[in-house]
Amino acid sequence: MDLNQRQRALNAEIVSVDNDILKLQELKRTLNTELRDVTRELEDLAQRRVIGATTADLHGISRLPKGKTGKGLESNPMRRGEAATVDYFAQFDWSGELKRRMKRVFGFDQFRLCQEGICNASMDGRDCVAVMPTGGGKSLTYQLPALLCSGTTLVISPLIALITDQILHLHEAGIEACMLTGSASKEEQRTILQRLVQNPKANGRISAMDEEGKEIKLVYVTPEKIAKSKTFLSTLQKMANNGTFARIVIDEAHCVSQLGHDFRPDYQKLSILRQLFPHVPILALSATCPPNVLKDLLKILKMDAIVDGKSASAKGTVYFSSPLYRKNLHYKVLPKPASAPAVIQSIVDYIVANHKGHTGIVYCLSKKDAETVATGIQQVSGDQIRTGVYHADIGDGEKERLHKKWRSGEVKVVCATIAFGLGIDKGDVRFVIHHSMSKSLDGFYQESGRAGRDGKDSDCVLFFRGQDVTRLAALVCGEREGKSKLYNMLRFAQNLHECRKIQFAKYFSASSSLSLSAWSTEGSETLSNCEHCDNCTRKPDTIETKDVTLYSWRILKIINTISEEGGRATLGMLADLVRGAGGGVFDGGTGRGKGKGKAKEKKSLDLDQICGGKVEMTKDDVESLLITLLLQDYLKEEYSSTAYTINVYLVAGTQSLRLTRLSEEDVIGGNGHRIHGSFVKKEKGRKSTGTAKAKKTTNAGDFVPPVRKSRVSGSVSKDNEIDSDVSEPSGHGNWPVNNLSRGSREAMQTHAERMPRHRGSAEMPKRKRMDTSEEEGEGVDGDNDLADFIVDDDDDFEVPRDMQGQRDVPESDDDDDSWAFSFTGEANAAPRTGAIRSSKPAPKRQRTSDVQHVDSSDIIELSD
Ligand SMILES: Nc1ncnc2c1ncn2[C@@H]1O[C@H](COP(=O)(O)OP(=O)(O)OP(=O)(O)O)[C@@H](O)[C@H]1O
Repeated sequence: MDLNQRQRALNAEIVSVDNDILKLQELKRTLNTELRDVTRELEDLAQRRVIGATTADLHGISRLPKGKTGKGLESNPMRRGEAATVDYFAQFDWSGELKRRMKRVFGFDQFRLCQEGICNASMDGRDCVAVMPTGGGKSLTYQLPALLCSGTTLVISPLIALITDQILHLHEAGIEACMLTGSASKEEQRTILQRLVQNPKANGRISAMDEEGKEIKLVYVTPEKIAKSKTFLSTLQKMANNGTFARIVIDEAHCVSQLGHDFRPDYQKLSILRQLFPHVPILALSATCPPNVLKDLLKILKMDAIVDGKSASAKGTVYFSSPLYRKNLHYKVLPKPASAPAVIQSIVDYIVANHKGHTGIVYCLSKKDAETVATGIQQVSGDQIRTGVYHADIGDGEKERLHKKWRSGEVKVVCATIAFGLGIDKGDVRFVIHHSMSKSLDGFYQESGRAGRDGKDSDCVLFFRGQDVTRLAALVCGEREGKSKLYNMLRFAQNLHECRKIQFAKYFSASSSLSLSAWSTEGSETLSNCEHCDNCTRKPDTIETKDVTLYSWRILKIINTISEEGGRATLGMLADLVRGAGGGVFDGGTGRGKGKGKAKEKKSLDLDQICGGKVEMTKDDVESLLITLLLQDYLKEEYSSTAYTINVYLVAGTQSLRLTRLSEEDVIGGNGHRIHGSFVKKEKGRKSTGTAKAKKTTNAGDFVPPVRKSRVSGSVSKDNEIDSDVSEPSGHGNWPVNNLSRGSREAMQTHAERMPRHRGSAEMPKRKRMDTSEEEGEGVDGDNDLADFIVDDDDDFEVPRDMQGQRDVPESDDDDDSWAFSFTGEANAAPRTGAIRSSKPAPKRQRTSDVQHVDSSDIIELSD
């Protein structure tokens, strides 16, 4: 090397060292922040122990000033005169009647949780906010006072499905209730409005009428009615003027706040209610209402600061909350197989083994998933498990029919997006399965909480695979706090040790400042393990915790090499590349040329040279390790968006330098920072529920999920959208029935015929869409003939076999379905000196430039 070359090399090295110094400084800052957080947490803990903070303190509920009297004191003989505040759990004049009416109309002997307090505060004309768990019995808290008080209670509810359900129950109980929604005819609506203003003027707190009277006790609307109907507002005005507007109830009140996980813009317009009807009490109900949401909610609805329901001062919004822990729910995370058919098989195996004949819900991420899973479960179970499908695009008539069949038990399992279930009152749901993680732990808690509303033992099962994070990361990347919420969900799914109840408790106490006691069993203040979730009941020897520093170090070295070569890797690709699968081929940078015609170089990694060898773990375990590294900031996501897709890749994260700055000898010698990971031990020869292999043949009756090629084609399938919106009132009124008795291919074709057709990108609607790993490459097992069974979303066209990439079966160290897309059919160029070999892609495969990846599963397109 001449002197000039040496000078250039030294300069380059110094620049690289400078870069490393910058990164190390950043790392130091992160470590300092972490240290500060840990120290603060330790101090907080110590302080809490000293002070013995009460639930109320942690809730931020103000202690009440002495010497003031609440309205209820007049009617509370026990407290009249000397008490400063009202205990709404005490006895009131109306207490006897409240209980009698509860028994007579609803058939309940006892109040649950804080129901009685809420009823009392409502009867007392107070503004209230009540947070009770899903299925806790919030409806009774306004329906019972509505019966006892004169006038009409207005209930604002997010979904027509929920309203329909409530009206059905109320009519069954003989209560005069109606709804003013798009599903009622103009004539019906006019009659209802007339009846509302003709209600006899109220003349006392307790209605003179008996429950057979014709006064409308409850009228249900969606928030859109308040926002859009002047006629309705003027009717409410008349009711308020003649004293028959008894109360405003806002169900699912967290929807008011942008910080709530179900934010609904129309809910914000409810702020007008307090302006127009300052004297009508408001009752806001929710199952999840963290302090930031609560603060927002009070502000938007123009309600006063909260006061505790056990000692409420005369002024303020009376606040009630109940323990969130439901001991009849048994949580479990099961490993999700790599291929779509195997996931279906696992779900069927699980249901048949644990819930034969039971009612359940399977939550899916996209509309397409919901349909595929519904069809799959019914077919794989040989019609033993009758399924229905629910998502935002299902027509009202179909929804109505599904509702009836679901209630009657004809349909046992509803496969649905999150559009299903908000407020659906079916007590005997014995299991809720999540086919994919939710976007947040709040959402997961809410959705899984739809099991066991009757209080009986029920299962909440999450099928989890690290790769799912790719779809979800793309989905939440534009959302406020989306990533941190997703990571919390991921931490929960990945955790193989800690009791699920404790995890929920910690999460909600941190994210919501809820007292940990909100998770204690009723009647007990101690936060103990539930003793019935998967982590509590798991045999210790089924988990292996080991030092994975060397493999982590290798992964980071490999990802750095890929980045340096201008390449990118998704989680799925990386899991293959680090194991040496598919010849280690990836798309490198272009280097030469610009514009559309530029060709990406195919490069392959020499793992021995880069990091001394491959990561010798199963694909499942590597994915799990990648998630561990992601959660600890050794890796981070990098997003790349086009007009229709958001691709999520993994790159080195801030913490990565902690490892990569070490030499291989240090890592092997156990020096420096260490990383540990826990993995589920695979039992040899045991066909577990989570790893069952699906049938792959295509004989009539066997289930073959559609293998989509839409990304290659650029076509968009409407039903592949994620149901991110659970609102759409007019579209959610009712329920569908999935036609499930057909053979799989027939079903696919029929399904395909229903799909909107979009040919080519010119016709692509401006909507985002999501592809799924299961439906793409990994949805097919090794011996399946890919070309034979490709069913496009819209059956528009076939992609010639040579456009689909060859399938490389890696030298497998496990029996999973891991494989890689690569284009190594062309002879690679002779290896360069160094770790990277490159080759030009074959001309005939150039159209596959859309399919850039080793793993074709990670392209995500979202719904608008
Ligand atoms: N005091 C009670 N005793 C027995 N059962 C009750 C009582 N109160 C309510 N329930 C029953 O509990 C179930 C759930 O009630 P409800 O629908 O009001 O729950 P919720 O809190 O509104 O749930 P979600 O948040 O899912 O809408 C219903 O089947 C209801 O009949």
